[in-house]
Amino acid sequence: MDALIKPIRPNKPSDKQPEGRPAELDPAEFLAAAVRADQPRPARAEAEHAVKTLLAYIGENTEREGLLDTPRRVVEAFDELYQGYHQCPAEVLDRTFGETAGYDDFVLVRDIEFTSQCEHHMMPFYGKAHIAYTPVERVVGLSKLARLTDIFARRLQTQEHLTAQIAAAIDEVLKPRGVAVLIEAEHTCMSVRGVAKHGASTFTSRFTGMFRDNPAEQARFLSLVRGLQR
Ligand SMILES: Nc1nc2c(ncn2[C@@H]2O[C@H](COP(=O)(O)OP(=O)(O)OP(=O)(O)O)[C@@H](O)[C@H]2O)c(=O)[nH]1
Ligand SMILES: [Zn+2]
Repeated sequence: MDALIKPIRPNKPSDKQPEGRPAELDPAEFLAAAVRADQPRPARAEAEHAVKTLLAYIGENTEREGLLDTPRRVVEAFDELYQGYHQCPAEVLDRTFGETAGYDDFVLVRDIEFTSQCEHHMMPFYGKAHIAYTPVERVVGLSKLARLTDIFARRLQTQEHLTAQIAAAIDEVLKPRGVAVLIEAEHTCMSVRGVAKHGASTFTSRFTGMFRDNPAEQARFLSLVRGLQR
């Protein structure tokens, strides 16, 4: 698959939506690792220097003992928080199982916790993803839906884009009869700064195939997510 080896931009603004339908995501945008191992990037020392500049910007003494290792720690934290750029969503969904005894209903994994970083402020947003898909013959390991969520969450995101990318990757790789993704999250850029509204939740959803075409399936998904919750 060509898309797996091409370097790609992590996110690009979607095209205008024709007639209210969601613009299709480019598979190259969500199936591959976003950064290739051989892609030129600034050296670690440059990244650490940038952190030192920010410390000086807020008025800190960058030479005081407590801050000496901070640039290194921050860059290491970035490596962890943004590891999704180096991971390949298509690979995670690659392993499927065919012995399903003719199972033909949807499979729902609910309450997948995640933390992502908002692309506007680089501050965390966190919450739960609920993912359902209706398999055709083969099913994917349940943990892989959580792994897929983490790959996209560990990149700079908007919640809408995260939701759409998860659905699009499952659609493209597993080719199921439909996918439903619902994400609920709290954005710290809205709670600890700016408008400062603690506890506000944002919900986003994406339905494809039978979930998009059949309101009864959407309703059943939503009632399983909501009805049996907590
Ligand atoms: N649609 C969407 N907006 C987001 C997301 N994360 C953060 N935002 C919003 O991005 C917007 C950026 O707005 P700007 O006016 O450019 O930036 P700002 O001056 O920092 O905005 P305030 O947060 O209102 O102070 C804010 O309204 C955020 O709440 C997200 O996942 N999806
Ligand atoms: Zn933000």
